[in-house]
Amino acid sequence: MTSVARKALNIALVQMKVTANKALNLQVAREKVLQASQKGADLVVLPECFNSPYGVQHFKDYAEPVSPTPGESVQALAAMAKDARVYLVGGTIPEVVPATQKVYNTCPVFDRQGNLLTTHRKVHLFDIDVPGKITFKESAVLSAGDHLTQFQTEFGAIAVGICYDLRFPEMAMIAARQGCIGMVYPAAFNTTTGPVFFELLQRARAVDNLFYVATCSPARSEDPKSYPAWGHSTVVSPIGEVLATCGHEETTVHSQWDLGAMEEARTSYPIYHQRRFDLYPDVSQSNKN
Ligand SMILES: NC(=O)CCC(=O)C(=O)O
Repeated sequence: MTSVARKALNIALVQMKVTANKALNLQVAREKVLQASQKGADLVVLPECFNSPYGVQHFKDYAEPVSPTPGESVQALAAMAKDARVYLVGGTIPEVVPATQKVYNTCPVFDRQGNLLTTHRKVHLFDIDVPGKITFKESAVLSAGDHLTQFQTEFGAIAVGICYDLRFPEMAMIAARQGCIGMVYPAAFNTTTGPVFFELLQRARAVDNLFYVATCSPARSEDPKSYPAWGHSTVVSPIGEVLATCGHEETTVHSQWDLGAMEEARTSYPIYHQRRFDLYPDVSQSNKN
């Protein structure tokens, strides 16, 4: 009996240490993307703010354009994707739009030839206040993106969100209903919210939609003044299993998205066809007042 090879996408999450030195961050990212490709990765993901420290006080200082003239990070990412021949979800960079001077937290995505396929600007800005623990207000400096994002590969379409976007199930559900095989989130949860929510949210987005979810965080810095990244870059299967993860150290997580397993899950649990949109056609209209 001949066995048919199942179609699987090899994914690598580069949980790298991020410093205040942009050139060094770009060089480290390049080395790790090339290493991931040598280990067979088709898709490589970098962390949120991989080229600069994560913090409201840093965004403007490190911001650079994506278009019309790409800045040094976008150029470096394009070269990495091309030289490694991988799809590259280029983490995020602070992006300034020259015409408006607005700043965004932006994820550029490249194909295997180094072409910029699309960009996702963080849609839900990270504004939280957990008394005595963490206060963060991205909206003090950043503008929010105004579109949902996906890109095409030979394995299927993949959608992109950024960190806090993970908390909003509608984004992932729309991606799944539009046929995406998974969602990828460059992310930087922290030591307050990470242990409580990070894995839970990923598993929830995966089982809600019976598709793959992957996140990529920076490694935790030893500098006590810097943002305390939770790390734990993770890949979750369509039935919510953690397929691969790590701690807060610098490492690259490798895993596979097995498309046959996704189809099996969707046949076993046919929730797609069981939804009652006649009962909940537009949840935004459901407020009591
Ligand atoms: N960088 C972020 O958006 C952090 C999100 C986060 O930590 C959360 O709890 O949500």
